[in-house]
Amino acid sequence: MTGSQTLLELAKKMPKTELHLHIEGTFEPEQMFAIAQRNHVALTYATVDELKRAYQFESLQDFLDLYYQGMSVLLHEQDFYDLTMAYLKRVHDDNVVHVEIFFDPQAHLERGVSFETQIKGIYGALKDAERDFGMTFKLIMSFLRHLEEKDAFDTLALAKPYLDWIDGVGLDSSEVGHPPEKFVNVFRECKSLGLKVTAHAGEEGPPAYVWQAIDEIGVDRIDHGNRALEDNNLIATIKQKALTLTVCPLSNLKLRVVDSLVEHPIRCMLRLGLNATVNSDDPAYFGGYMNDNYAALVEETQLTKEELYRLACNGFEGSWLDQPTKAKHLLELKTLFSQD
Ligand SMILES: Nc1ncnc2[nH]cnc12
Ligand SMILES: [Zn+2]
Repeated sequence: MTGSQTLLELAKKMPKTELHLHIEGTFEPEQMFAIAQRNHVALTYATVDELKRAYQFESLQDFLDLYYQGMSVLLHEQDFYDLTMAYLKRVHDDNVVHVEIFFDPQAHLERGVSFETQIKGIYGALKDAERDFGMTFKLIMSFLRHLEEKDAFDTLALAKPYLDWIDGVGLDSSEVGHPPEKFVNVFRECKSLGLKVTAHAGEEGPPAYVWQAIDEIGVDRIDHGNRALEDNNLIATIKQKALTLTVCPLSNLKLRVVDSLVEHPIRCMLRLGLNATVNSDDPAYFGGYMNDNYAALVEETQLTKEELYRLACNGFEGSWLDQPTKAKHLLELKTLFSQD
């Protein structure tokens, strides 16, 4: 067995987290066609292959156009349950033991699908996976940043009966032109309700957006954060605050945030002492789930065993799990890595 195969095996079998995952981005074409058929909804593409061929993106917006189109077949609680359960089964096989998943309520509300329908389906699957696989979870409601802050407030009002099921709020969709400062008031209210806060920042947007996420929104972590590396003061601040970055290697490649994985900044982030983690973002669209992301890093970036260990630890440390559960998983990782 070569060194790289050993590392690959270790990456596959180690217990891991997923902290940056859009449940609507796990919609595999085969499942999309099956649900479209049972709901009598027509898709723009005639076949699974035709749809898959369209998965060539020049930018985030290019992807988002297809992402919103794809999810339009989700109508009933069972659809949201099936989508979520398929993802949870898939990553259980990758030894993911804890997930923190986003859903985009506004993208379904605008199609007439109630908040209740969405969250009951998603939460039901999460609870079943907890019972059947022992998987732990957090649920994050994400606001669409291309809409107005008032829409986010309206969505928060709909979420209020379900706050026991929701652990945090996020900010996603088209980044450039929609800075975090646009949502300062709604995030302030979310915090006052005891919700955790995260935001996509620095995926395509400039370092100024990452500053705003930290200084004006007061995020608990940062989703992506790639472009933070352009600003040394920002790097120092992220480090000093020990903020976790939920980095998504295959997503960055597919959306042309990087030209190749060889030049992906994740190892640089670790060298700088930043708490980078590995995540899949929208795996059905970007060519890989958790183990595929780790495998791509092992194969293409000369990742070391120490770096692999650090990434896995960062996932648990940056999660919103309680301290004793974090400590339990960190000990498992320590034992596994010291044996191998
Ligand atoms: N990578 C991403 N960036 C911003 N919004 C998203 N929504 C789903 N995936 C996203
Ligand atoms: Zn994302």
